[in-house]
Amino acid sequence: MTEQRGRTVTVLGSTGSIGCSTVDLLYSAQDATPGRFRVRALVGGRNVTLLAEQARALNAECAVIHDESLGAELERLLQGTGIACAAGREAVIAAAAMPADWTMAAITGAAGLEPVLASIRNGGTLALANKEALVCAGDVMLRAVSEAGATLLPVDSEHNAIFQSLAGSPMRAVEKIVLTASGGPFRNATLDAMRAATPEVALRHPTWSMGAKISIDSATMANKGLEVIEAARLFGVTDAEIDVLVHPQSVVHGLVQFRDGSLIAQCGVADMRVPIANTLAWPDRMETNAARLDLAQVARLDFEAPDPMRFPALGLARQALRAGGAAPTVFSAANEIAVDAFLGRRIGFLDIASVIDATLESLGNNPPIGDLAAVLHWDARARALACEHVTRMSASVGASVVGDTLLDA
Ligand SMILES: NC(=O)C1=CN([C@@H]2O[C@H](COP(=O)(O)OP(=O)(O)OC[C@H]3O[C@@H](n4cnc5c(N)ncnc54)[C@H](OP(=O)(O)O)[C@@H]3O)[C@@H](O)[C@H]2O)C=CC1
Ligand SMILES: CC(=O)[C@@H](O)[C@H](O)COP(=O)(O)O
Ligand SMILES: [Mn+2]
Repeated sequence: MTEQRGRTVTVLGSTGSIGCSTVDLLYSAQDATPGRFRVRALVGGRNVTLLAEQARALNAECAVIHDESLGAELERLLQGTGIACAAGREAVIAAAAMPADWTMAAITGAAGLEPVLASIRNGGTLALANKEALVCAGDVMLRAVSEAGATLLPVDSEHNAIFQSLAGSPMRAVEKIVLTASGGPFRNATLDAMRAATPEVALRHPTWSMGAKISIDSATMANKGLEVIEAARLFGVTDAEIDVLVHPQSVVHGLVQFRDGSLIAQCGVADMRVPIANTLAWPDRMETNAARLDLAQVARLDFEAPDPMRFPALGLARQALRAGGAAPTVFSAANEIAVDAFLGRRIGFLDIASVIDATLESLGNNPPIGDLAAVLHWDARARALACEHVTRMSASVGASVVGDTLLDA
């Protein structure tokens, strides 16, 4: 415990769902063990009021807002506090580059990649929620971790569960790992209901409260696809060694099947403060206010195989993982464009997977990805291609498919 006193921490994406859970843990630690953590930088996207409030409450050294037009407002809100303020993309990367013992990476999408790489170069601990960064940059990011001697800890609930279940066992003892999936809001929906689904319905996750992008990813199961690729990269396993099991109660978060026949699982309530706390205190443990799991109340746990017909995004991610090269980068970038188009009612729900599929198809020869420049190039190329597919699909389906009627799936 003593070596963790005064650990410096930075939160990238502090105003989001994961960011707020992280800040909540820091508030609790501030009350229980003052001085255990010192906040170096807090980074937000647009929510300048919340960012300023967090920075004041945690007495952060600096607060950075991505949206440059909000820089003056941030200065005004933090006037007289002594907290340094900055705004814009370069300032976000500079904040991530400030040395910190522990950094939470919780910016959504590939936008988080360069801040993540800047943080890794400091050689501290990176708690990774931003799975898209690892999916799109793969080996480039892992090489940066090893060159900097940084520590990469998984925050994503399934991967953190597997990390906890491994408990330091060697990977040669592992037969396979199992990611659980809630099945999302359309677990029992018909294809017709899914075709007509509005953003409002798709955003209604049955068990977790999360940001918009990951909530739609859960509904299409592209989230589980991203997580299969994330798991392959984090644990050095192949597609064939990763199972996905639909588990609607979201009580068992991940499992490891060992070669001796033992199946070890990590369980808990659906509260991201638990895996975040695991990475914040690691290798120690810390208190959280999360509810305790009452198994008698849960009473039963169900498991079933995912349906590849209604959730093709999972299969597309597996194909991209097997293909390697730029395919995972393209999968993730196309998905970001498609989710954005669905939330903007330009395409229907089922078109999300179609946009990913068409973008992967139009990639042609699958080029290798050797450095950050190649990642950024193929990310941009995939976005441009995906936008063309969105335009084509929105012209052919018309607005009626994504109308305003709320359907109960
Ligand atoms: N939510 C969850 O339970 C889980 C999330 N994850 C992953 O964690 C990541 C974050 O998810 P979640 O917290 O739900 O998402 P949110 O949308 O709730 O939060 C995203 C955060 O990133 C900030 N942000 C957005 N764009 C930028 C940018 N360009 N530069 C700097 N900051 C930016 C937002 O700022 P602002 O709001 O101020 O605009 C916000 O603080 C995702 O990669 C997701 O897949 C993984 C497992 C579980
Ligand atoms: C909390 C978390 O880790 C999310 O990734 C969650 O797993 C999403 O739910 P799904 O299982 O429905 O994708
Ligand atoms: Mn997850």
